[in-house]
Amino acid sequence: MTAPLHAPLHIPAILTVTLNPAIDHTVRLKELIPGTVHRALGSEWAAGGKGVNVAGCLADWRLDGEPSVVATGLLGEGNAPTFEAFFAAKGIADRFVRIPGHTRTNIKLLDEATGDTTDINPAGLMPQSIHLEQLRAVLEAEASAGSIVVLSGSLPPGLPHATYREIVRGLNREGARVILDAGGRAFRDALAAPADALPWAVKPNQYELEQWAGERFVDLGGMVRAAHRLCRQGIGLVVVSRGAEGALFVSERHVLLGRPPILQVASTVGAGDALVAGMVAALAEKAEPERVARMALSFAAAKLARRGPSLPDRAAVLSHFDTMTIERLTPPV
Ligand SMILES: Nc1ncnc2c1ncn2[C@@H]1O[C@H](COP(=O)(O)OP(=O)(O)OP(=O)(O)O)[C@@H](O)[C@H]1O
Ligand SMILES: O=P(O)(O)OC[C@@]1(O)O[C@H](CO)[C@@H](O)[C@@H]1O
Repeated sequence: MTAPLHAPLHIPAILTVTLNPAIDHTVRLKELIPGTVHRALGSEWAAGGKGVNVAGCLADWRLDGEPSVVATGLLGEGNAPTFEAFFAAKGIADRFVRIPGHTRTNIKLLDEATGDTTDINPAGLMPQSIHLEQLRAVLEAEASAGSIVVLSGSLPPGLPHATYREIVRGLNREGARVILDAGGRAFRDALAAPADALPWAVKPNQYELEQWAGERFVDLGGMVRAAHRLCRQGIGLVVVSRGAEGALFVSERHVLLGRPPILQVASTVGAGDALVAGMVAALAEKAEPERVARMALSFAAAKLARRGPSLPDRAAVLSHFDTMTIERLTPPV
């Protein structure tokens, strides 16, 4: 099942929203041993935050002539040039609302022995309500019927937990399709919203879905049932990412279990964001569920081989396409 290299002509507008972006400071270590002194092998800074990473991957996937990915959210004006340079280099349309102060710097301790990362993410800048109003105006101007809008990451301090549901309600009114990738209270609150404020799709990782369900999944059945419960509640697509185990794709009618082969890992940071970008790329071309799963897993696999929010060229991403195992499971009754 080989994927074509060229996307169809009519690509819907794609927006990513990052309310709490970050500069990712990756510190490379030979091996992370808590409680000891480490001599860093090297250090890198990159524009980050979940929606910024999704936009970065989608911009790399995009062909000349296709509309730019629009990235918005709230950005500290003090260190905005780091992000501006990134957006300019990738041809991403920058619609971030600037707020006073510096965007947070998140520390990523990369253990080169295992490829695992330990994250230290500070709370971030506290926006004022005027900034959210400005963001709503941006979304109203940029999103329209058929747009795909990705809302990802934590909420900055001081914002009500209901912030995502209010944004989703506005976007639903415009006729956009919203994909939400957030954890904890923000995720729980967004999923407890009335039907007109529910996202169309969600991408929790296994831990985040367990937190929502209030149970540890002892087998796949528990995870499928929890995801299916969300579908019955009105979510169109639930994608549960499971690290090296791959991901589960659940809708009312389909349950697909995707597994990657054993992969070379340079960094796991942003693998979930690449997975979301792959979903978006496939959904933008109205792909059927199995192709959505393969594209999502292929983006994540391509991203794992590198650090920072970028993908290799299309051919390299698609070289993973047929290496993914997709198993069709029976949806619960
Ligand atoms: N070690 C690995 N080997 C193979 N594939 C992996 C590995 N880690 C992650 N992946 C791929 O990346 C996808 C997303 O990873 P993960 O489940 O860690 O997301 P996440 O918790 O949302 O991560 P993040 O928030 O750091 O982006 C997985 O569904 C899988 O396809
Ligand atoms: O603190 P949040 O918003 O939950 O996550 C932020 C973050 O860890 O997510 C991205 C990886 O997915 C990184 O670029 C960034 O530092």
